[in-house]
Amino acid sequence: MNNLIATDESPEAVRLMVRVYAYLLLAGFAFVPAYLIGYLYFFQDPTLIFENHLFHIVAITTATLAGSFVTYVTWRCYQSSGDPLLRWMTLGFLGFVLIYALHGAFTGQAHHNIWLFLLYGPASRLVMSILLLVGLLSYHRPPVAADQRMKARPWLTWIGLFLLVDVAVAYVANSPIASNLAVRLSMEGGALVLSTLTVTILLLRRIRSPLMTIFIISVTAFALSSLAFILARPWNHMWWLAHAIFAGGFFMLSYGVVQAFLTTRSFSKIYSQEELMVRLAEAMAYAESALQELQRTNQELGHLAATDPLTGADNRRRFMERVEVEIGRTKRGGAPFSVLALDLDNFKSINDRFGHQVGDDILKSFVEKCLDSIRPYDGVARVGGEEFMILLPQTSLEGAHEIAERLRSTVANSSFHGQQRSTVVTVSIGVSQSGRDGDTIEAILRTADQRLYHAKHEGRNRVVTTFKTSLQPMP
Ligand SMILES: Nc1nc2c(ncn2[C@@H]2O[C@H](COP(=O)(O)OP(=O)(O)OP(=O)(O)O)[C@@H](O)[C@H]2O)c(=O)[nH]1
Repeated sequence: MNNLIATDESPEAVRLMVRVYAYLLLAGFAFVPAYLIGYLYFFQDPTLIFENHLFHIVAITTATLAGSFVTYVTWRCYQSSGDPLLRWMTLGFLGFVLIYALHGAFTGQAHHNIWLFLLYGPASRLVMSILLLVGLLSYHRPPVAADQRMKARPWLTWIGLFLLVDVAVAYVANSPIASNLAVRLSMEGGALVLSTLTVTILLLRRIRSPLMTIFIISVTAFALSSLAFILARPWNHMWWLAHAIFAGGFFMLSYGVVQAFLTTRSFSKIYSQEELMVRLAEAMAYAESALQELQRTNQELGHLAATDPLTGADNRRRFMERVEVEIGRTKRGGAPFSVLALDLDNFKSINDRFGHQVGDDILKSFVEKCLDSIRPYDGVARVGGEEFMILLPQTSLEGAHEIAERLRSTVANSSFHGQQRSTVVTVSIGVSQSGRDGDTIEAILRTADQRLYHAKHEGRNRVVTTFKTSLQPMP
């Protein structure tokens, strides 16, 4: 099981270096747009432009459609998990789509009313950066209650607010302050500052889950796209690059949303691989201990199912199974085995004289004496009220007779104590041997029973083997 979970045997220094390298890779990846911005800023003529309205409209329409779809998927995730971050992300995407769409719609106004064309871009990015920041601040808060998630009113209110922003932007674009650089810069700069703040908080809070790593990289892209927009002029390469950087961040974040949708539907409850490995190791350790417990319980149940509850001796079923095993062994050329059939004498009168409880105690003591007289791999079974059987593997009839005689004598010479009174107990025993007395379980047990009956008939307290009796005086 340990092979599945790699226990870390690498030195701490190596682990540290690998971690640092992983962080450098992520940072290097997150800052790819920065290299491109730097390249264009230092090596490209900023007056070079690519003004293609159709291309712009197609690009913004694609972004709007993709954004609408991502908004819907994010909303579904939120409805399912109630993760507060997803609520704010849904609103962020929704606000972005409802405002940014007009940036595409007014492409044709680029030469008539440049601000109506331009201002929807920074406004959409500002709104989205505000909502993502608020979302981050709600990270790891408890899920929103199911009935709250379903309410349509808050969503409609937000849609109304976004449409108000659309109207406000149109108003500003048509007002004299529209051409003031501060208007555009305050929105784009605001988006840059808020996105940078979001990334800083994420890093300071050391949030490391896989989806939040995607979140960090995406918001870094949003911040860098705002920077590129600030450095750009409409239609120049920096301006197009700014669009592309934003689109890259957006698509990456939507990839995170898709991953959430396909797994836990939550951004917060996606674990890093390290966390997953720890959780998996814990779950496997738990499963292993549960399995051991189950095996123990099964063994106990198996033992109980094969045991007589009063005396602890095997029961008849278990005894038969063991005799079958011995028959198999003798058939494969093993030494013969013998069987003793035992019955306590006049047990009814013991019960009558001393009571049933004393009778029970005597039965238990009798089994203990049997166990003391036989080898560990021999077996004692209770097959009736005061009837027992003993299996003696690899034992001839003569050897079995000796053991039976020893046991009979031990029992007859012992005092059985019950309720402070002692009594003498005797036992009659019939002996049979596999091969000599038959090859089947029925034949061998029947012969032992017949000899036991014979022992009773002959006067009890005796061992009968091959119908020769070893007579003992009655006590
Ligand atoms: N105390 C007690 N007595 C039991 C138990 N099972 C059976 N007995 C009793 O064992 C007695 C068996 O009586 P019988 O079959 O007449 O045989 P016996 O009195 O031993 O006489 P012989 O076998 O002919 O020597 C009955 O009185 C049963 O009630 C038990 O679990 N506990």
